[in-house]
Amino acid sequence: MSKLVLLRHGQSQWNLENRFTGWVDVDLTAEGEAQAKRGGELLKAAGVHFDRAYSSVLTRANRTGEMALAEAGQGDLALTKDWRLNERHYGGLTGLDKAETAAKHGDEQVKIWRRSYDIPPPPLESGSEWDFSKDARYAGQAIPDTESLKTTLDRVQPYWDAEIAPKLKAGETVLIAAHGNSLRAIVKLLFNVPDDQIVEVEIPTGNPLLIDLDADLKPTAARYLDIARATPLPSL
Ligand SMILES: O=C(O)[C@@H](CO)OP(=O)(O)O
Repeated sequence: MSKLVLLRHGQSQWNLENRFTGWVDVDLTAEGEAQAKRGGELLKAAGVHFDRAYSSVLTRANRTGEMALAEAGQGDLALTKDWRLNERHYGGLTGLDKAETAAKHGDEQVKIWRRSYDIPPPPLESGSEWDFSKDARYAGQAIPDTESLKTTLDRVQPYWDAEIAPKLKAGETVLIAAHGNSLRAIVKLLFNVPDDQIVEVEIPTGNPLLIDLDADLKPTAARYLDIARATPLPSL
């Protein structure tokens, strides 16, 4: 038996501005910071003690993890960071206003780009202001120029299998402070959610999802710690 907490970062500046974010390193809003702290308070109240904590290489997830751990009295636990826990890369939509994009391309097309399982947005053009290939965080890595949820899962899963799953199998309690779509990919993997049903999983910002796992890492129980902000979970 082991415990896993999935924590989506608190509200970011571009969540607030309704812009496609992906890999752009925007910070938390004041509301996002408050959500991260509240997440930590709830973890403390639930008596969760972490052995290990993971995050992406993006500030909004790192700060959420750090603030939640500090609030939970575990500020001494350092985050292990890896780009494979990053948000899904939003390709050519990166930086655009979601409502303006829907007005231009239609709601249906934008829904396909946002929530279809395996249809990625158009790729990011090379030389775009959002080109991440020169970013030192991705040096030496073959990084994508767009991602669907499926290809996001394709890069999350090797990291999960090699790094995170062995710790859980050893009985450790693990925090993953990450993003809407990298965490959705992990939920799909753990709960074996069919491709056409994962669209229904919408993880709230800053609300810790506590999952009990058996020896095969099959979920035996799952609940959001902030019940008032909970969203539907896949069946066990
Ligand atoms: O903009 C993004 O990167 C993501 C997460 O905030 O948005 P979406 O809800 O479309 O997955």
